[in-house]
Amino acid sequence: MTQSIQLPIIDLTSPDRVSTARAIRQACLEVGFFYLINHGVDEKLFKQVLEQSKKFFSLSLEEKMKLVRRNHRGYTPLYAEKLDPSSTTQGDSKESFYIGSLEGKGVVSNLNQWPAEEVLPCWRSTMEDYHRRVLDAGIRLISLVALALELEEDFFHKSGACDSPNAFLRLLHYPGELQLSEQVVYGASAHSDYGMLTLLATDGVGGLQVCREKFKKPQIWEDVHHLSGAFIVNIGDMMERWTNCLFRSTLHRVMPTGQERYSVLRFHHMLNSFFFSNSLFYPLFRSMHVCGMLVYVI
Ligand SMILES: O=C(O)CCC(=O)C(=O)O
Ligand SMILES: [Fe+2]
Repeated sequence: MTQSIQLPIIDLTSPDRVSTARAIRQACLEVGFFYLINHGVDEKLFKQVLEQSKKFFSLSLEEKMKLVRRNHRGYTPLYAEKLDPSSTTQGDSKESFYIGSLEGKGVVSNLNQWPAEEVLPCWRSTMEDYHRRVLDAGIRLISLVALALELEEDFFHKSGACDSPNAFLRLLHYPGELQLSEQVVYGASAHSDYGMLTLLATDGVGGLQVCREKFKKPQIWEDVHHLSGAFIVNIGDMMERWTNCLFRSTLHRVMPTGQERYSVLRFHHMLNSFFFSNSLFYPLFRSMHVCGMLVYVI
């Protein structure tokens, strides 16, 4: 039987920022995942996002394919993606919709694709509202992450990392039908996220699992439970690199449960020139241990 993991809970409104940063540090060192509560994104708004997401995924395939993914934005049909390219099974059993950054320096927001207002009224405004609010929560969290790295609280802001967040909102729908074949068809096969931070919200249906030791064989997978109203936050590969593996980008996947499932992810990548051109990270690199991974030379 799969064990469950107890993730730490981080309160974004806690007045004791030093202790909160310490708790984030520990979570990022040990698991790379934590729950974020009191993040300021209204539960009602999240419910509306889920409703609108269901409406979109319930459209006919023909209608959805009008918005098929271009410039990394729009609709990806069932089985079109496989997050673990080494898996021998067919593509992942999920369909998705990607929405790129809305504003910020250098953001070309008109690349985003939207369902027509007559087809899905208020869809775009609901998604835009949610996108902005999760960005606010992410930016507040990033100050604490800076403290957790023993950097100045405004380190990422001062470095310009928050000016043009290369952030994506991804809506996911797992249809939940169990395949009759012998092979497991994953909802999302094993992967780590490639960005800086991911904020995930789900409709409460389980299936998410983490593997803390990605290089150990056999891999041990643990269930991540839903915590009502909380985001599940995880560290991505970019942050793992920046910190020379001090913070972990943990392997995770979504298993089929036989139940339909919806989730919404916001990826904070912040991949802009600041990292490559700014030497502020250099001391951080110097002070971290190297663990056999490529280290950028600045
Ligand atoms: O839907 C989920 O719970 C997680 C999906 C995921 O990890 C991803 O799309 O990167
Ligand atoms: Fe992921």
